[in-house]
Amino acid sequence: MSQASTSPAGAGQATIIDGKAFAEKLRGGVARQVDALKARHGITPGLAVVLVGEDAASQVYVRSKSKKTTEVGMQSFQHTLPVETGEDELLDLVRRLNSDPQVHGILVQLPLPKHIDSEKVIDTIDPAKDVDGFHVVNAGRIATGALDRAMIPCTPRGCQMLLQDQLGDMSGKRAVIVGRSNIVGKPMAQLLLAENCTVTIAHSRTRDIAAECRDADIVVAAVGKPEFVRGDWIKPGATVIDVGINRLEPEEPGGKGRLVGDVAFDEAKQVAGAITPVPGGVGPMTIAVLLANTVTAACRQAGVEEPAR
Ligand SMILES: Nc1nc(=O)c2c([nH]1)NC[C@@H]1CN(c3ccc(C(=O)N[C@@H](CCC(=O)O)C(=O)O)cc3)C=[N+]21
Repeated sequence: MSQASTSPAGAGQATIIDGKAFAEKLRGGVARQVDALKARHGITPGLAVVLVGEDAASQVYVRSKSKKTTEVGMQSFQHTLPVETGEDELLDLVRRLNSDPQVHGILVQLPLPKHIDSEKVIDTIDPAKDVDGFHVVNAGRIATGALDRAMIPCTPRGCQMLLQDQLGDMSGKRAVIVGRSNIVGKPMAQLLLAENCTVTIAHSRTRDIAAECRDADIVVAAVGKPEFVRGDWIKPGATVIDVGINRLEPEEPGGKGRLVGDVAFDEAKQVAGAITPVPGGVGPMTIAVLLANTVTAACRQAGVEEPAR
């Protein structure tokens, strides 16, 4: 059974999946892999993070990524560009990072300012250094089942790991993903398909999202709407993964600047078998997988055996 979760507190109380603890373990493993790469091959994996603009939340998030990168013994290169940076200038930076041998992974923080075409930027990143797994080459590899040669998007991969830990074999389970984004919903569907789930992607035009969810053994909520998935949408005993990170405004009812997911947690935990909290669920997993992807990228670029994932 899962170590990274607390036991049910009583009848009608779901297991709370401890993503923070799971991510810490994962980062511990990454740190050992980094040590081994340094000792055996003289390679220090390096991650470059590019931030355009001075959005406060993005800066906090980028700083925490950089701190965790150095904590596991990797090099962190941070590039903060002014909000008025032109597309050409950003593309030039990406090309320089592509050819920098010290940089094994590149992450360009999204969303980008409106005057920059983010698709063009992502597709300029060398697919081998695309640790977000957003490049069309990586999306294509995931879609064709060539998962062992792809970079897998961090958030879906983190969700898959929590589900594997919680459920073991997922063959034949019904999974409903709420949300169809390129960065979470679509790759999540591919990963659950690879787990032999029966996968449904629900979205804004789905006729009856609640009914779709009620049939599901696994619900992954990734719509970016606070508390969108209600408790009575959940089948008793189902596993609920909440990808949403929504900061409520202090003036909203019950707001107080509180962080909430895409699931009405207090309702859903009465019904679900297991559920991820926000914060402390999927978010920390995203960062841990990002670091793991950077080690994988460094190994592939150096032509040395990569750690099993
Ligand atoms: N190219 C790109 N790749 C990304 O992966 C990416 C991005 N752009 N843009 C922004 C989003 C957001 N994101 C988060 C990851 C972890 C937490 C996280 O660890 N959250 C903590 C708490 C955070 C808090 O307290 O504010 C938690 O959920 O427990 C949050 C947000 C990655 N993103």
